[in-house]
Amino acid sequence: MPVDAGLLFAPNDPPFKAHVAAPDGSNFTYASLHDRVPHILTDVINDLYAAVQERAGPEAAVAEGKALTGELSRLKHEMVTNKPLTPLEDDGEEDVAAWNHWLATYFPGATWYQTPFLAWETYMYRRMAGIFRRSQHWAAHDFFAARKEATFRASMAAVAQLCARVDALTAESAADPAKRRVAFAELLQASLWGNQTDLSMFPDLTSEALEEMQARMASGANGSKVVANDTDRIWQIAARLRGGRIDIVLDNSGFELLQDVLLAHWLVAVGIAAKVVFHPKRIPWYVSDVTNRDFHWLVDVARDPSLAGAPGLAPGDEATLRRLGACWAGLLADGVWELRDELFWTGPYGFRYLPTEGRDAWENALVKADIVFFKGDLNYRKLVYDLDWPVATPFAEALGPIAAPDAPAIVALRTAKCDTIVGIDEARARELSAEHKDWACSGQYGVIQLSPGRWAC
Ligand SMILES: O=P(O)(O)OC[C@H]1O[C@](O)(CO)[C@@H](O)[C@@H]1O
Repeated sequence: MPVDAGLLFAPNDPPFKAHVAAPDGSNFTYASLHDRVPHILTDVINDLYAAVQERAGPEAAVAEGKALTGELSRLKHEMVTNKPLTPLEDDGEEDVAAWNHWLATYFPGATWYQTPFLAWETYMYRRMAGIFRRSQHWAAHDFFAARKEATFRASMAAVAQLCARVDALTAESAADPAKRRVAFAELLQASLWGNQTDLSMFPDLTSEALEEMQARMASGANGSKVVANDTDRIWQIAARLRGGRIDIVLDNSGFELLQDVLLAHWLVAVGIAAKVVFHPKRIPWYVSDVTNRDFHWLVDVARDPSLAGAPGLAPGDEATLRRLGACWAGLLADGVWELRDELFWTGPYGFRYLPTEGRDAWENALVKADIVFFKGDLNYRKLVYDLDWPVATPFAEALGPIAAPDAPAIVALRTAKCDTIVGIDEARARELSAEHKDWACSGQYGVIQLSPGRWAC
């Protein structure tokens, strides 16, 4: 697909302002850099310290774990004392050169507080991963795994109920095609609101909060919080598919992943999709993002809930969960579901650079899809390059080259946790600001937005 050069721009020279920490401390970027993200790093250091204490030999592993806490502390020090971003050290991953090229070309010598939010935050997670990957004994350690699994374990009762609900919905939709549109809308909303369960923004998510969220979803109370909603247009595309291909660029593991898996389950069961490709992250990312391991863990736990060490479930719900888990394992084994964790997703570039910097993800995967779902806040920020767009900018316009007329349909399902947002009518945006000053950062509002690509007419 030829890329219209006019739609690309140098990463350090965007057409609208990028979010940089305000010197007077007044914006969310500053709060993230000053408080929220250092706090995340502190949690990782403490968790690693605890893991080192628990680790029974070899001694070299214990000593190395202690050294890693030192490296992580140095990273935190660089951040809080506003040092320049330094090149990544070689950790054997293929993306190190791309990261360092990007840093040297676009942000040479820039300090943390001078660098755009999207840039320093992704860089921080990549640096953290490198610290572990370069070690001998901790290279495969997912420093967020314990938090991800504990949150899911605590919500097993809600998980089983949700599975039973979608199982019933699937049976109805299979028996009566007229019910599919409503079911699709419900599943999109569930996948959207699942995005509230993000541990980088809400580190102390309780099972009560999850159950409350689920109740709000079930009662339809969240409908008015979807401030841009292209569900009908998306359905018009999905309804035309018979055995199509759907890709899902994943976000958070646990409860959100479950909603995405249930959406994929339904799409296959009713024959809309013959193939679903999931795109998780290759390294631990933004605390709760899905890795390959998290995906398989969820399927394994569905097949055998005792693996999660969860409290007892209602027998009927547990049976449904086991049956669905076995079905998902079969779909993976048969290649109907596939996982592709391309490195581009944890690289420095926004998604408008997919055709030029992320060919493996774009040419070898996404362009083959009929519809690509992008989940969550960070993916949205990367879709629109986290710029201060006029709020009414059409979604497709903000996407740039990946909204081309021969591109797949692109759908964003995102609860807004950060200022950047497009595709909102100006009058509506004013109303929202009056209703809730920080509406765009609160995680309480969502968007379901479409760029139709080759389905435009
Ligand atoms: O899991 P999500 O939806 O991508 O949210 C994570 C995002 O939200 C934030 O926590 C706040 O914007 C960012 O750190 C990150 O972009």
